[in-house]
Amino acid sequence: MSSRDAILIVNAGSSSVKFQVFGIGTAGEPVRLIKGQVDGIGTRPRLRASDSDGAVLIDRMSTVADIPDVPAALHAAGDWLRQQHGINPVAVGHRVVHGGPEYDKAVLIDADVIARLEKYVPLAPLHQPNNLAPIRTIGERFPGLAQVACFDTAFHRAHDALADHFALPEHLHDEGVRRYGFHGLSYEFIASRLPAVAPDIATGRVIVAHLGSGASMCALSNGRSIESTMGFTALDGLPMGTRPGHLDPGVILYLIGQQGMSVAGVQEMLYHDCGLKGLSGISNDVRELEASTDPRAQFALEYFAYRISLCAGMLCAALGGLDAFVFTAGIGENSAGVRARTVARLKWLGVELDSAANASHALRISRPESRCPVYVIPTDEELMIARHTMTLIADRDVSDPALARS
Ligand SMILES: Nc1ncnc2c1ncn2[C@@H]1O[C@H](COP(=O)(O)OP(=O)(O)O)[C@@H](O)[C@H]1O
Ligand SMILES: CC(=O)OP(=O)(O)O
Ligand SMILES: [Mg+2]
Repeated sequence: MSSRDAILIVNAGSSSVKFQVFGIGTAGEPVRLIKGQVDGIGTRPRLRASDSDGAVLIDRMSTVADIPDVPAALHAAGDWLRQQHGINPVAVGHRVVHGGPEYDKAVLIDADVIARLEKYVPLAPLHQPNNLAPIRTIGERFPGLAQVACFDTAFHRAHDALADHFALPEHLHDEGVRRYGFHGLSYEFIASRLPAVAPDIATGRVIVAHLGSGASMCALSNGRSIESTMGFTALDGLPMGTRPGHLDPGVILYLIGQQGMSVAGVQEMLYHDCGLKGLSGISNDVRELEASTDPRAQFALEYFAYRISLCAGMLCAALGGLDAFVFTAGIGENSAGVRARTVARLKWLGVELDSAANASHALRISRPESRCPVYVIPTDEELMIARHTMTLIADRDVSDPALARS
């Protein structure tokens, strides 16, 4: 493959770096070539990648000394892509979780953008530092290479003032203390899929439940986000693997004021020890909870479904009704059990689950006579990042005659 037209997509998480290489198709659309990840960073680093047919290209364990952190993981993946596949990308697109009030779309990265994104590290401590580290590493190693930041918050930036306010003194809103919403790249991708997979409801009122390591729900009206369960940070809304979701702020005051916990200690607990892990005392992984006969595991799963159903009621109110419900992301796409528990609590919406369709992870898992259809649609945040990156690169090439000639 010519490296002239390859772009690299990086989605750096807390203990893994997911990467994908896309070529450019005949109609200018991204075409996936390689999909890989380095996981177990800090514990048992493992580089894996496959081609577009799923054939394994590499599966290599490393030592923590060789791959101690996220930048080192990216080095390893980049060296492998260059040496084994001759890939020198023309641009790199990154998932960046927090874009604050200023970014309502993807942006070409320069030193000023990095400095601005640094400000949001405290608002996304689990994600933002790992999103920015590869941007800096690549910038230092390949100073001329175009890099694009694609934000989880951008798709929600057009929310009405009613949706993006907390009932706090207004000066805090002016300073950026707002309900942003996250997982926007995933919701934007789902919105882009609806006309193809469910044309009847694509322009309607749709709730999308992105249930992964982080979990949130989004109200889509005519393909646009009007409300999200997440707020200022990715702690709000649904309970998650290790985060609590919706929480009375009085609990934080109690932990600091009465229990003597430090702010850092509370932050550590809220991001790492709560949610399904905290409730069950067993695991944050739905697969382990589903395999367990411990009543605490079953309670955690039922609690998860209960909170999803409560948030569905809230988003229904925001939409003024409901035309469809969509499950997506790791749990939403793979756990028939979580979907069944959730849909059972949405009966009041006129949802009738088709158990066989649900068990086989079919596209439509509600019965034909169900008043409100329910779908399972796989998300693809990386493809969404590739689309934004290609658009920005094409715009840059057009507006820069020197680049257009090169
Ligand atoms: N087959 C499965 N059954 C149930 N849950 C699953 C399955 N596969 C993945 N999951 C859940 O999906 C979660 C990860 O979702 P994912 O969207 O990949 O998260 P992220 O990309 O944010 O790390 C895991 O924590 C696990 O609980
Ligand atoms: C924003 C967020 O929670 O992301 P993730 O689900 O990848 O943790
Ligand atoms: Mg995710």
